[in-house]
Amino acid sequence: MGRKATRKQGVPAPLSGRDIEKARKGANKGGNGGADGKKKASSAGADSSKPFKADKANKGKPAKPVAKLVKGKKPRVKAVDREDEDSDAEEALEQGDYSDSEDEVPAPKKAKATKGKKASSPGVERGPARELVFSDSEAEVDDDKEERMPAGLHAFDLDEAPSDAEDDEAMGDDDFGFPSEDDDEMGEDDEVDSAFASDEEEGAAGGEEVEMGSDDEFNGEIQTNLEDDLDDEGWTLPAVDGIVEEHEHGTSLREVEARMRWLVSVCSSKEDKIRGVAGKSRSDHLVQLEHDIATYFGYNHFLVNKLMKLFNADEAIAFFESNETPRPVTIRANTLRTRRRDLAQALINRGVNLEPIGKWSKVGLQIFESPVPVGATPEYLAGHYMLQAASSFLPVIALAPQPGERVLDMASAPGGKTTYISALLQNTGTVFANDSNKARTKSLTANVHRMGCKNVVVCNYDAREFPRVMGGFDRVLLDAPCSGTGVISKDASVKVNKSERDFQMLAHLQKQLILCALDSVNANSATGGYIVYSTCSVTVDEDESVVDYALRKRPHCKLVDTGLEFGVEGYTSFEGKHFHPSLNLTRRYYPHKHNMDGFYVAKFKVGKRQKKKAGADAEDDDEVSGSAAVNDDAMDEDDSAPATFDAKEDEALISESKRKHLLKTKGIKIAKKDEAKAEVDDKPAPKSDGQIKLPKSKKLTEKRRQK
Ligand SMILES: C[S@@+](CC[C@H](N)C(=O)[O-])C[C@H]1O[C@@H](n2cnc3c(N)ncnc32)[C@H](O)[C@@H]1O
Repeated sequence: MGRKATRKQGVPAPLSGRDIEKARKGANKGGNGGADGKKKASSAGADSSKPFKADKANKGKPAKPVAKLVKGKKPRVKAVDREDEDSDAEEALEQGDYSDSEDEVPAPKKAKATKGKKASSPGVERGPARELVFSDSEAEVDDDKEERMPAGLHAFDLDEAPSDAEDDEAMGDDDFGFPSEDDDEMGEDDEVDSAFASDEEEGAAGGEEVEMGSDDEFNGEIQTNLEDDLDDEGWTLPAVDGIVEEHEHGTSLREVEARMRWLVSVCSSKEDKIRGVAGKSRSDHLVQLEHDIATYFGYNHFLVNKLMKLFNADEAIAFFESNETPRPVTIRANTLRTRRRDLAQALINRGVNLEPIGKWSKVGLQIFESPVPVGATPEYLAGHYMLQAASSFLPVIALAPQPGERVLDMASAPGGKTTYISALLQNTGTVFANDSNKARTKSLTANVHRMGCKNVVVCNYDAREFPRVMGGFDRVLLDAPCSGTGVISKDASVKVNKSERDFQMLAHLQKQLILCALDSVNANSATGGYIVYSTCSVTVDEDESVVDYALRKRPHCKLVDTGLEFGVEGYTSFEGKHFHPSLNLTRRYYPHKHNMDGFYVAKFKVGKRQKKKAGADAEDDDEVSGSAAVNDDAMDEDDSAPATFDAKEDEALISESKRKHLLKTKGIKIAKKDEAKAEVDDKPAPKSDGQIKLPKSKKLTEKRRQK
């Protein structure tokens, strides 16, 4: 216990030209990687199926930032000293601070300011986890060879039944195809190698671009030539002057970078009259800055423009830089199988260098170095932990499921959050883990099994079918499909493959889904009545706008405190749009501030719905055609009545499912239980403790309606 971390990243540093090319290749290689919902492991990240390669030369020192490039000058770089920050956690580990209770979420400390000149990452709030080089992954299962999964819902104590083609069609695999933050697959060896390349290799390959100061420079105060870089002479604004293709006409990335940094200093100046190119306004300089960021970091201009609106100039550059650095590798101890202390000890015995993730989580561990593949240790295979991004803990902590509750995880594959919910429920109650992408439910199912979750039912519906499929949940998690602008360090393809249309379509889908989520909650739940909405995107369109829309459409629902004590407050107004003031209860997370993936979390309490006045709302709901109407319709049924569960109907479904499974896997034909089916169709089954509505069985629904 108490081993010192040897590979800690410094604050994200600018890329070398070589890295930029690499990132570009990654982005291009990614192509529409996000589009099928099966994106590859990060170009920047590492592969948890491989051992860490520790950087021996750097042992005990803060990681070296990549040198900053200035015309014809040897780069001298300043590093933020994070040693002090680390000491707390190291001490905690040494003292065996592995308590398992989950309730404390203290505010993070601010990063210690470095003496001397300004660091490139402004206002770095202390993230819950310290940095290291590795990528996280939850889906350890190969999704390529699709095993048929039953459409709709099936419980794990059953043999899994294959679905027939008809089911597939009916349910649809409507995966909007945007990357998820937990969606990584293993592999990508070359990228792993590059992520762990030793300093010597970097230096050799990078030439003068990565020319570093001597090691001594990193032991003490490191000087920067920032001021030298930022003199105003000789700069032009080619993008503003209409020379947009300058890069192709001989301007090197190095020059672009130098100008970009100069522009940051010009644009972030608080003075009324900015310095800079004579006769040009601040917005001219901003235009050039956007161009240079797009060129230097390899983004499309549309996305840079969108993201720049979130930040001032120097914070923007910190954000874009942090997207070039992988986030820390973190794991979550599975309290259904072990305790964090025991897990930590077992991994330490295997030579893994780790620490508690931070005081805000009692189940998270951060891994700094490992001689064994973290995604293939006996402990991993035995389900003692989940490889899970730190940000991915947050929505579940906010959801705060209570033992015995019925919880819906609307978009759940590959199951990082589902299995956490299951653990917090202590294997009591039920988690309905839904995902519209059948292929992805395979890795979800595998994770559920591996983690020993016995209270999970996997479903394969378009989540917009809820609450028709089933309603009356105590809590609902909507970890929505999104553009992935918070996880660019894992999926560089986002830099170039998102258009305005994508953002519009996503926001539309998210608005539909959030209304379905709200409508699926039992407002009378004795213990709950909450939904959590989260995305791994930082755009306001996908976050505050969606939440604000939901508040307008469902006035009986209100935002409540997430219970997460760190994170930036959500916007209450943005770009001239005003949101409900309670949007400040929502939380934003940024890679450059919290050293975790960009993320957004909002928590709603669902109140009792007022009976709708005839004609009211209908017009508004057209904005998200389809779903809202569907839900209003569903809500016309008495939503205040607790949902019920039709056991008889289940029985028929279960035996049909078993019959199909035997036929497919063992070739054993069993006659259909027509009688059982007929019974379900003809006789209203007695209510028990839940309710299932099957979209296909209109007859059945009719009967229930009449009843
Ligand atoms: C952000 S990921 C979910 C990650 C998951 N919550 C976890 O923690 O592992 C979004 C998921 O939404 C699914 N999805 C996309 N559109 C959907 C829809 N209409 N209904 C249900 N799921 C959908 C995708 O297949 C994807 O698995």
